Amino acid sequence: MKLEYQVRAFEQAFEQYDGVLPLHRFLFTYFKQHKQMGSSDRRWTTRYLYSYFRLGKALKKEESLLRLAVADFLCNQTESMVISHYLPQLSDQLLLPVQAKIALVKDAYPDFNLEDVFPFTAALSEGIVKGDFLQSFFIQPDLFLRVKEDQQQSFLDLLAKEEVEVKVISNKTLALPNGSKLEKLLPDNKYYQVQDLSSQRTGEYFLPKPYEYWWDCCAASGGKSLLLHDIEPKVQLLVSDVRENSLHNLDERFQAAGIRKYQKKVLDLLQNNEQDLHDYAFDGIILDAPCSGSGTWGRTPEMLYHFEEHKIDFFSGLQKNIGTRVVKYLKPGKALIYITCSVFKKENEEVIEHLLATQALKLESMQSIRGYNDKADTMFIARLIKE
Ligand SMILES: C[S@@+](CC[C@H](N)C(=O)[O-])C[C@H]1O[C@@H](n2cnc3c(N)ncnc32)[C@H](O)[C@@H]1O
Repeated sequence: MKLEYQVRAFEQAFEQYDGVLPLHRFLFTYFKQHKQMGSSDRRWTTRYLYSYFRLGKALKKEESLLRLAVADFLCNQTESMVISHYLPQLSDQLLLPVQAKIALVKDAYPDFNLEDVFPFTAALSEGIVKGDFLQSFFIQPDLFLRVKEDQQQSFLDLLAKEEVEVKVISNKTLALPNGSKLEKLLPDNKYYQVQDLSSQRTGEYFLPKPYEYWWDCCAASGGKSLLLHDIEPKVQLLVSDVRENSLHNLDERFQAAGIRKYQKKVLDLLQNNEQDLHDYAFDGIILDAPCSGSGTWGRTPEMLYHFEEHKIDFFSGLQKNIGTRVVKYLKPGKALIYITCSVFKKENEEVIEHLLATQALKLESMQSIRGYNDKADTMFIARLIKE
């Protein structure tokens, strides 16, 4: 395939993408509508788009195809026509570590500034190391599985047979290359869940006891509930979300995991839910809040390009509002677990400050769960106790 053809295919897809849908969903529909594109065309268009977005707003003054070449060089260890054409002097340096590649790009283009990749560093939460975090955008995150301990060996055997490069993170966690086709590799999903490493680590803060009654109030398709249940199978559970559809997915995942006893409600936590909840009192509430998702943009780099800063305030307001409304359903002495997959202080520490100032809560602990050095997401968690 000629360079001009690859470039045109990239440009056409780029022009049509407005950042509203996640890029992978847009591409799924786009390729369906452009049936003339063969598998190689689709692969290159996908690679170029993801590389391009990983550059965020860096080198904004340069021609877009040069920017694409720089991005593709930083993100990949294999050759491409764009790199060979626009950056022939760097095309034998593809195997260098990202840090060294960044230094080469800076030498060639002194205007290159890593902070332009993610132009919101002033808004970061405590403890996030700027340089490491920014650099991580050029490395594709892994696909993490949480597996039943006694099944791990059989999974490893299956993956070895298919020659999948798998890393054992712990006796419960495996890391696979992103894009691994799990439906084909591990079709029986009863004994594992796809769950990011940092998301798995949030479970260390839950500390449930047998027969306690917990509420996962933004449950979506149940990632945190499944984790909670894995930690303490005797926990009683209410799951809720404003989106009924995602609770259907939850039902399917619970069924696959063999969980049958749980309560479920569709609730909008921005409304008064007294009618549904008036006699409820929980031993634990997990509030995995709607957020900017900025700790997961290594997986959705299109956000580096399309995110609008004013949305941080929108999410912060939503989180404070929801947090304030759920506390009344917590028993005294029990824990509210506040989680986001955001790296922004306004969605993290600032929400906790607000809750401490307005509710009868005390802070037990809070921290960012930094995943950027482990090819994982970065999350935030706080454990608050009702007084
Ligand atoms: C970060 S996701 C939850 C992810 C889930 N806990 C997991 O582990 O997979 C946040 C969820 O909050 C829900 N949400 C957003 N606004 C809400 C509202 N006003 N009331 C209730 N849930 C809401 C969204 O539908 C979304 O499913």
